[in-house]
Amino acid sequence: MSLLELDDVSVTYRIASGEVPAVRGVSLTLDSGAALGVAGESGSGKSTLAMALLRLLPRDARVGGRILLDGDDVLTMKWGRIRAVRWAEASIVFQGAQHGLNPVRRIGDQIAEPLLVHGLAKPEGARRRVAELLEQVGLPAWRARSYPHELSGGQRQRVMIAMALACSPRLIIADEPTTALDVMVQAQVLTLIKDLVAEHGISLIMISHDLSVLADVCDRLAVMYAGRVVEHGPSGEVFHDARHPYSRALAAAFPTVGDPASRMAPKGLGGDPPDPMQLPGGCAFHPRCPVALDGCASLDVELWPAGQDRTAACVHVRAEEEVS
Ligand SMILES: Nc1ncnc2c1ncn2[C@@H]1O[C@H](COP(=O)(O)OP(=O)(O)OP(=O)(O)O)[C@@H](O)[C@H]1O
Repeated sequence: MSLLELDDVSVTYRIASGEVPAVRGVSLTLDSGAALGVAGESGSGKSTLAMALLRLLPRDARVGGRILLDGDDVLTMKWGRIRAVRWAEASIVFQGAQHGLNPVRRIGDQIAEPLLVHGLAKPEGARRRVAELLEQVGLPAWRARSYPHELSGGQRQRVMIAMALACSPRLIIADEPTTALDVMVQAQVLTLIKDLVAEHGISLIMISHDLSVLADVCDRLAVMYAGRVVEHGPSGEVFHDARHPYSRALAAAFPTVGDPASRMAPKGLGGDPPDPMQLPGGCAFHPRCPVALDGCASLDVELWPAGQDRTAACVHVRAEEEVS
């Protein structure tokens, strides 16, 4: 059985001026020990999806579909069960560690907190576990006494990873874990994540706008556009031989892991992502698509088989697969 199964998940934010359909009908599965990358530009719904997995969305968000963690639907779990799941079964490493760390509490106390809250250790045991976790993420044990501002961005992100590992969860969700870091540090943190999940057999969902980063770390990739998955498949194939024109543009925009040049001037992605409140008719990508046909403005193609274990939502893919 899959560790995680998303079945037709949708998230709509209710705001004063109307409804924002941030995630639209996403279905994905994650096997135990596997790593899934979720790619897409800013606003494509990646973070909303990640937050939905642990019911961390604000109250104005309405979530539909099913999110099965070990067969148990997160969306209908009682609050007590959800709190037990967070940290202990699944934890999130957020974008830019400043969001996740309390500036006025020592690092060690913050890493120990989930252990104490979940009753997994007494204070003395928690101190030992904190030292062990700091070592696992490449920081000296004495850093437990430091405050977040005494650490560099890369060190703070290592602390966030230590916190995420504290209760030995089976799933870690890493939302743009290296985006705020410079290129060298980014590579170190990515290697750390890769090694830790492999060593501990943890399943990983990693979110990034940078397809090259995800292809480096993950077994499979899902590419999101305007709240939908538009391509899904083995990461090497999606990165090097994308079938959806949007995935091709995203791969061309970030050709090499952490390439600073591509970061400053992403190639191949003209125009802006659509406003979710005013999505274009038909395929939402058609106004930016270099190979759009007249019909794409009215025809919204579902994900279509696009080779072994792959799907893509594009009229061209459907036509090619139908003749082959
Ligand atoms: N609390 C909220 N209320 C209303 N709309 C929201 C809220 N949070 C996100 N959105 C909207 O939902 C859409 C998806 O946002 P989301 O943050 O999930 O995208 P993302 O792909 O993670 O982007 P980024 O990489 O910039 O975080 C966007 O249009 C965003 O403006």
